[in-house]
Amino acid sequence: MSLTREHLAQEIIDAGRFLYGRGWSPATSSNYSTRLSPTEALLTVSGKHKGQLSLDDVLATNLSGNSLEPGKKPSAETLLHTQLYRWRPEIGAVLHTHSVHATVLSRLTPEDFIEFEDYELQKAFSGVSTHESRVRVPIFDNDQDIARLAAKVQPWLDAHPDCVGYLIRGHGLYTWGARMSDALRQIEAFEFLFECELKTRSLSNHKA
Ligand SMILES: CSC[C@@H](O)[C@@H](O)C(=O)COP(=O)(O)O
Ligand SMILES: [Zn+2]
Repeated sequence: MSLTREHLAQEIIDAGRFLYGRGWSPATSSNYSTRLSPTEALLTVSGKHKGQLSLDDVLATNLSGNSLEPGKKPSAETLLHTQLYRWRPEIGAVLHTHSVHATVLSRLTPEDFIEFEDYELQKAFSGVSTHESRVRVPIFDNDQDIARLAAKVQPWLDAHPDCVGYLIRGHGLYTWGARMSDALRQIEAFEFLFECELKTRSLSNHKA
């Protein structure tokens, strides 16, 4: 049975309260979405405080990123959501956050990816069943031209069908899942791993 628009909107509102509460979606940053139908997404409107969303603060778009609700302003980053729904039909929710750890780690990393290895928590990512695995997270340079950024993300996605998320440098994280609960679990796992990575680097620098 497919979930109603109101139920899906409430999932977005609840996600915003949780993510704002954890400090991962400060001020009006971040955007969230769920799949509304095989050809439509339900996304946060632009510029709202994500800890204070109401049922009216979401709008439907098609998977080309066009608003289906003229009076509302779609998220500036709509295309980064809809490309994921087009990419994989099993994706049901996409979350974008702006945490301190994601921002700092992406700025400190000169390479265009970070890789997690030997962390038990990697198993929180869909498709990962052992710490003896490598989770590679690409880092794309930030760009205010979201269509251009989406065009850089797409070849990575196509070449890495098991990708679980990506960073935008100095900006934030995108991750996704079959359901909102899966996307939220992945955000938590990423945040844990980002913090571990930053602490490890900081302690290694002190030792050197
Ligand atoms: C508060 S600046 C953050 C924005 O520029 C953007 O990156 C963001 O995440 C939120 O944009 P929005 O248009 O509200 O979806
Ligand atoms: Zn953003």
